[in-house]
This record gives sequence, structure tokens and C-alpha cells, in this order.
Amino acid sequence: MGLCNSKPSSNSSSPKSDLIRNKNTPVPANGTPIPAPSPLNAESQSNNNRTNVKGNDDAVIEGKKSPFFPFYSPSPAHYFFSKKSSPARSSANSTPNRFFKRPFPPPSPAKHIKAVLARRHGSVKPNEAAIPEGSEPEPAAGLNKSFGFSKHFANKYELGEEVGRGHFGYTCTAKFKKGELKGQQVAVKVIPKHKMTTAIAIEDVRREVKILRALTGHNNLVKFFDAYEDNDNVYVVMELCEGGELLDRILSRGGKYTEDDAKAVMIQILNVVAFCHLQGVVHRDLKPENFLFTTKDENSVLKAIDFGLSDFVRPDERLNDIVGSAYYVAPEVLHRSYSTEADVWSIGVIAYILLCGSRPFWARTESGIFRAVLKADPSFDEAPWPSLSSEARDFVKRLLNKDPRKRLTAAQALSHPWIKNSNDVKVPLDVIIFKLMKAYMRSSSLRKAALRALSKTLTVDELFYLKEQYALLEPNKNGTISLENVKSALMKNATDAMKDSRIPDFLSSVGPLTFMLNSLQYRRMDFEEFCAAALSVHQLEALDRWEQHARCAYELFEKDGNRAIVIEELASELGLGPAVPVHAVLHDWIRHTDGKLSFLGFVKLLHGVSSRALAKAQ
Ligand SMILES: Nc1ncnc2c1ncn2[C@@H]1O[C@H](COP(=O)(O)OP(=O)(O)OP(=O)(O)O)[C@@H](O)[C@H]1O
Ligand SMILES: [Ca+2]
Ligand SMILES: [Ca+2]
Repeated sequence: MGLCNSKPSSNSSSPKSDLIRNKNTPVPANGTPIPAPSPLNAESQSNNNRTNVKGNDDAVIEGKKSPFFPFYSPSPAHYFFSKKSSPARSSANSTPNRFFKRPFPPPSPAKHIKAVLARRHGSVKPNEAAIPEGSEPEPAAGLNKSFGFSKHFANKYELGEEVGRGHFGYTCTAKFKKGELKGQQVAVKVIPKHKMTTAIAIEDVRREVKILRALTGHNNLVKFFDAYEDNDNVYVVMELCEGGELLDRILSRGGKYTEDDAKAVMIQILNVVAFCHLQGVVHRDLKPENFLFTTKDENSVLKAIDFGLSDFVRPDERLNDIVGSAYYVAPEVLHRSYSTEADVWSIGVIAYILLCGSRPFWARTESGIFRAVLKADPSFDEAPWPSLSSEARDFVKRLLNKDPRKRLTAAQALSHPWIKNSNDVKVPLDVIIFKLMKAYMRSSSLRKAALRALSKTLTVDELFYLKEQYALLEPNKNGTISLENVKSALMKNATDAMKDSRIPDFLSSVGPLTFMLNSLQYRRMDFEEFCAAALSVHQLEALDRWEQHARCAYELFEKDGNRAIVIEELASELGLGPAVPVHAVLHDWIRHTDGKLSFLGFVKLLHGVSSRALAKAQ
């Protein structure tokens, strides 16, 4: 492959062509207007209920018993000095100026978005938070707070000291009282029932336990043992992580990691998040506070915790409730139309913080942070960015792409040049492959030919990921795959969570377009075709070299696949309905000399049928 000299890099994500369906209310494909940057969410300064650590933005308040006491609390004098000095001494080579030109204050505990707290506690002040219509918190009366968990917590465990506290619960050590495990220590997250004042809050706890139970077993996910309840509390029993929160380690290092150390953290985060996504679980609250080290050792394993805001998401579904923590929230979450890509954004924020010690999006108020997330481009010009590797910068930028279709997936991020050569990297199966293959199988032969041409322009770096994915589908001896390979690869990785996220169903059905059963069942696909099927035009488009990719592909298409096409046929290829004045719109997409596709038409065809058009057609 790679007939052209251009050196593009990157890969897949489907034309979000896949059906866009909302969980609760339909949202236009492009998302709804921005909810937040209005007085609605203004001034959220005091909404942090964390009492264990650092309640305030950049300060560290009284103590949790963490050994990683965050001694790095920037002196306000730095800012004072920096502000005062910058205009006067703005010479570019003034070293002090460079030093004090920290773009934002260093990381600190993130607050949950107000809407999260509101929908859980039901105590919304008028205009305080944006809540999706039709999901107003219900009154506390008549709520069923029985979870069906075992009632024998007190018989089995003896609670010890508190080790952490969050908005919804507090965590203590505990010991097995008897039996083989007598004396062994565990962690118990205690969630008081009196705090569950809405049906949503109860449902969240139910789902938190369900998801933990289903996902436990991954090396970078806190091990779950069991859940109990009594009249007052729910008790979630887990392995005890004694190494403290990732946030505390970031702070204890003065906010900066070497590239190698940041990479080691990133690999573990991406591993567990790619695993969750394959299971159809979106975490929705990824932040350094929600990753714990198992031991105090420098090289300790990192574990994801706190699935309190997590949810199942079907491959063709968009979620629309605004949840998460403001500094880490993805733009499409604020637009109320999102899926697993939102977690990858949060990982991008964590990566940015690890590498430079500052937050990429910062403001004093919630609405200010939202505005920054939606509109601002994070700075890569300030120190230390220019001295970091170009791969590191590229990695972070591709996680922080505001368009979720152009963002890398977690599995793709593990294949990124910055990461892929590290030890311990094993690229996992990526669910986006199934979405893309599905869109490909539904495409016309003309679009397939266009995608094939594009796939021939992929570079070694881009092919690396596709090769890994193809290998995971375990092609047979003659190097081809069929629907059976796809199904069995999925089933091999399946946990109980997959049932709730309906990933296997997604493969074999879609109403009138029973795509794969009809097509892949009766034939096999080789690696070349797989590349055409599993590449993402949107992601390639995000690259600086996209134009080269596309031009090069068009040349190949001209030789091999281009043919005369009439406007009506092209219109139907692109799913344009009768309401669209096709002759006016598509005029430039067909070459007048020979009736074949022009470059513009070729690029349009690569993108395929728009999701809106597809939704209308069904
Ligand atoms: N398995 C564990 N081992 C050790 N400490 C833990 C464990 N699980 C949780 N903790 C500590 O308890 C804190 C609170 O737990 P968790 O984040 O699950 O609670 P929460 O109420 O959902 O928090 P939040 O306000 O972030 O939603 C964690 O930040 C961590 O410090
Ligand atoms: Ca937490
Ligand atoms: Ca939580």
C-alpha cells in the first residue's frame, strides 16, 4: 500500500453516519445550542462539597491521610508578580517572564457540573443548572431505596478508618471478620441512603454497582468484591488502593511529568478506558481524582474508580445528559449529543495536565470553563510545550479535537506513535471498527471504490492500527475474515456489560438494512478491503496532510474506479432528498467533460450519506 509519496498519518472513525439516536429526547445531528455559557450556570465558585482534600480551586485545605500531601500550592504572589510584570517586561527572552507565564493555575480537585448535582439532589435553585427537559428530579417521597443487595455487611466486615470522601459517599478501610480471608483489608465506599433524594440518584447507585460488577477483572480497574445494604447505607466493597489519587501525585511532583512517566500513566488510563468502551460503558467522570495507585510505589499500577456517573451506550446511540466535572467535560457533552469519545477528551485534558502542569481550559466560573471548552484552543506555545516531542504534542492535540468524529478513540490513542512503542502496549479491539465496517457494507460500490483508493494512501503509522485490529479478528489461513470472525472476536472480549450496551445486537441487525448478515455472511474480506472498510474519513480529514491524502486517492480512483454518474444517482448516493435542489447543489461535483466525479464530488462521496439523510431514509 501507499503508492503516493504523501505522508499522511491517522485513521478511523466512522462517518458519524451511523444512526444518531438519543436516549431520551431527539437531538439534531449537529447538537443543540450551547446550554451553559449564560447566566444559567454562572458563578459556581462554592459548589464543591468535597471535604476531604483541597476544597478550593487552587488551595489545599485540611487533610486527608494521603501520603501525597499536595505541597505544591502556588503562591498567589506568583500570579501577582506575573500580572504586574508581564506588560512591563514583555521582552521575549526575559527568563523570569517565561517562568511566570504559566497560562493557568495548576490542577486542583474538579467540581462536578452543577447539573449533575442538581439532578441527583433535586435541589436546584431557579436557573442554576441546565437540566434536560422531562427529567426533572422527582420528590424524595415514595422512593424505593431497596437494592436487593445482601444485608450482612456488618457480619462480614469490620469498618476501619476513612480513606477518602467524595460528593456521594465516603470510603473506609475494612477487614474481613472471619473465614479464610480474616484480617484481609478492603476498601468500602459507603453511600448514605439519605443522600439519595431523587430517583436518578438511586438509579445511579444501582448502575454504579452493576457496571463495577460487570467490568471487574481488568488490571486497571478497581477490583469489585460485593455490594451490601442496610437501612442507612449501601456498601460497595472493593480492593483497597493504598497509593493515593493520581491528582495527589501530580501535585506532589509540582505538576509536571516527564514524557516517559506521563506515557506510563496514559497507557494504563487508555487501556482501561478502551476496555470500558468495548463493553459499551462510558465513564463520564474521568479525572485524576478518579484514578488510584494500588501502592505507594513509584511504579504502582493505576486503577480507575468511581463509576458513579457511568452509563451504558449502544454503538448507534447518543447520550444527552450533561454530566461530569467541568474542567474535563467534552464540548459535545455541553451540546448534549455524545458517546464514548467524550471520555477520550477527558483523557486528553489529563494528558495535557501531566505534560505541562496546567489545565488546558480554565476559568473562575463554571460558565467560563464551558466557554473555554467550547471555543478556546489550548495553548501549545508556552513552556514546556516547545521542548516536548512533536509526537507528544500531536497526541494531546488529537485527543483534544473538538469534533468527536475527528478525535482518536482510546484504542487508536494506544496505537499513536507517541505511545505504541512503549512496553506494555497491547492495542485492544476497537468498537469503532464495527461501526465503520457497518457503514462500509451499506455503501454503494462507487463509494467502496473511493474508500479503497483512500485506503491505499495510508502510511505505515496509520496501517499499524488497522493491522492490529485485523489481527484481533483472527483471519483464517488465507488471510480473510467473515462475519463469524467479527462476532467471535467480540464474544471473546465480552463481559456482562456488553449485553446492556447491546453491541452484539448492533452487529447483526438494523431494521431494513440487515447489512452484515446479507453481505459479509456470504463472502470474506481481505486486509486490503478491511482497510477501506475500517478507515475513518473524518479522522483523516483532521490531519494537516488531508489534502494530500485526498488528492492522491483521487488520482488512484481516476485510474481505477471513477465512472460517469448522473446527478440523480449521486444525489441518491449522498442521501439527498427531493427537497434539495440537486442540480444546483451537485453541479460542481460532476465533471462536465466526461460526466465522472470531480475531486469535490469524490470527497463528498468519501464522507457518504449524512446521518441526517440516513435517519430520514429509515
Ligand atoms: N478502592 C479504594 N481504595 C482506596 N481509596 C478509595 C477507593 N475507592 C475510593 N477511594 C477514595 O474515596 C474517594 C471517594 O470515592 P469516589 O470517588 O468513588 O466517591 P464519590 O462520592 O463518587 O466521589 P465524587 O465526588 O468524585 O463523585 C476517592 O477519591 C478515593 O480517594
Ligand atoms: Ca470520585
Ligand atoms: Ca462519583
